[in-house]
Amino acid sequence: MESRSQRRRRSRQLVAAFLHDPGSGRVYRRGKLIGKGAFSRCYKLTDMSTSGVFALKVVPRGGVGRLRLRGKVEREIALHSRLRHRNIVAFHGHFADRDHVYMVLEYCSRQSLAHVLKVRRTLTEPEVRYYLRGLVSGLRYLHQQRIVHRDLKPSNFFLSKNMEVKIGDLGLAARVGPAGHCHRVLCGTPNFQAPEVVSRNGHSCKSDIWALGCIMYTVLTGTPPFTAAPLSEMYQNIRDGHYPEPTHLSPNARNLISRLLAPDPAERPSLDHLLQDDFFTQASGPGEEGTELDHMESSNEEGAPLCAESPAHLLTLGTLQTDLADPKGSLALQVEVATRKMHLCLDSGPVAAQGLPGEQQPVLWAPKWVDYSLKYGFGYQLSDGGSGVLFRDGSHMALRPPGGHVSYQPDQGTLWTFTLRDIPSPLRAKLAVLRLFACYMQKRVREEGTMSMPVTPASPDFSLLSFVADSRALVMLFSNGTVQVSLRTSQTHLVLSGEGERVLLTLWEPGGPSPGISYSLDVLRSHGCTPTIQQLLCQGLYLLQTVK
Ligand SMILES: Nc1ncnc2c1ncn2[C@@H]1O[C@H](COP(=O)(O)OP(=O)(O)OP(=O)(O)O)[C@@H](O)[C@H]1O
Repeated sequence: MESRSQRRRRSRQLVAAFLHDPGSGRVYRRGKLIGKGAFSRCYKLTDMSTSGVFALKVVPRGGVGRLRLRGKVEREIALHSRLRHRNIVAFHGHFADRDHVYMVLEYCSRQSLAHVLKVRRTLTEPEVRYYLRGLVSGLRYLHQQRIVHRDLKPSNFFLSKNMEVKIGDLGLAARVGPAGHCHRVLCGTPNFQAPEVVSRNGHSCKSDIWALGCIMYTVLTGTPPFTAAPLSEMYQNIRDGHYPEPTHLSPNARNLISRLLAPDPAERPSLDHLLQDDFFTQASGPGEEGTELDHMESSNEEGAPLCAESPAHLLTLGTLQTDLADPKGSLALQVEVATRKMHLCLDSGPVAAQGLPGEQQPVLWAPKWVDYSLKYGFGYQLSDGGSGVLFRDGSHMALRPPGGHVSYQPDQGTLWTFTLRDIPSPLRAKLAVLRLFACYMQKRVREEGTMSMPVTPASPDFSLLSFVADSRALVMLFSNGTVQVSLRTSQTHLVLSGEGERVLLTLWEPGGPSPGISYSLDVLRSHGCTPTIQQLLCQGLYLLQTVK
């Protein structure tokens, strides 16, 4: 018979590098450890036959309290494995060996909303609308299955690579009984427990809605509505629905929070009515209908991708840096200006019900790029026929049409121009890289028949100031204030040009007109943004936040 210490040792054993699911016959390769929970560890996982990537949640079978834990895991598997919804982390399978129980889950490469909050502290109202729409959609499905989650919190809201929010961790989820309640246990994160839970009257679907109110308050203000110590005082505040009024939020946000945090569960809005609240109808995010990005991954736009997977990667003019450490003040300013511009569009109106009235306009942008940022730099081809490279050492070199002058900027304050013939010899290696990139990109443009409207050529001092990218998307910040968000894996680009009220948003998407369609801020205000536009803006904001 195995002793307790032997069992404990065994339960702490490393998870094997290769795992075999006897039920499905699949063999998986275990990847890096993503994180640890109170009872579990989570790894990246690759299916050896399909190369599909998953998250593997591993729960030890041994150890103290193993019977209770086994019951909990069994319940989690029984509930989670039957669920299928785009806003719920997908459950792909489960198996066990002598030491562990394994759950194969959808891999959410952007981690969770808690990770976003750690960097940002608070989110803006348009972003919150975006996330809440996905959460409401997932939660509505869960409640339709008569399941209450009971542990809704930012760390259980996972983010896929294209920023879709997915409810996960159903370890505390339970089925509701015929009366709409489940067992009268006190569980979940204390700050987010509803009055009826604190009073031991049991969880119902409305208790999850209370938690949504706590989450909305937390992500908008940076602190939960109920935090007081001692716990008894906090529980009293919860029962009374007594929390500090977030006066700096918009009246619509405050009003929705107070509806969600109604002490009487019957007074809280149902999920069906929630999205009709003024907070959502005044200006809203892409929500459940934002499917476009999911279906665009097959048409590869990338020239020669060498950029590493997440975390985000940064090159910026005039600073010798290739990572996120110590971004300089000018970068912070560029990021702030770009962020403001993106928010101006994102918060411009309700979600567009139909196509927007746009027009084709000449826009200076980068239809092609070559990402060799880990080796040489980042090259781009402009719609005026020019091209440039932002080098790893923070310098920038551009070839200007039609005469082929070369502009060189060792930093942001200095500009040298040369003809091709009299380029100084120390710069010849950089020129060779630039010409190589330019040739490659022009060939691709010709092959693909990419069209651009004739546009006024860029000025000699025009440059790419910064480029921020991860495995999914990239943001380019140009010296004339233009911001471009492009997806790596499809021909989808969004460009914001112009300033203030004259901001022009231009969108290129697969199947759309090849010169792109431009929309003024007035059009966005009167018709709203399409889900694709909103999703690209959120993706761009997400990347920019990583360099703040
Ligand atoms: N499907 C997933 N995709 C990507 N990362 C995940 C996924 N599921 C969990 N993680 C990450 O793995 C880590 C551990 O998650 P896990 O669910 O095991 O515990 P937890 O939720 O953090 O803690 P606890 O179980 O105590 O509530 C977390 O950092 C989480 O963000």
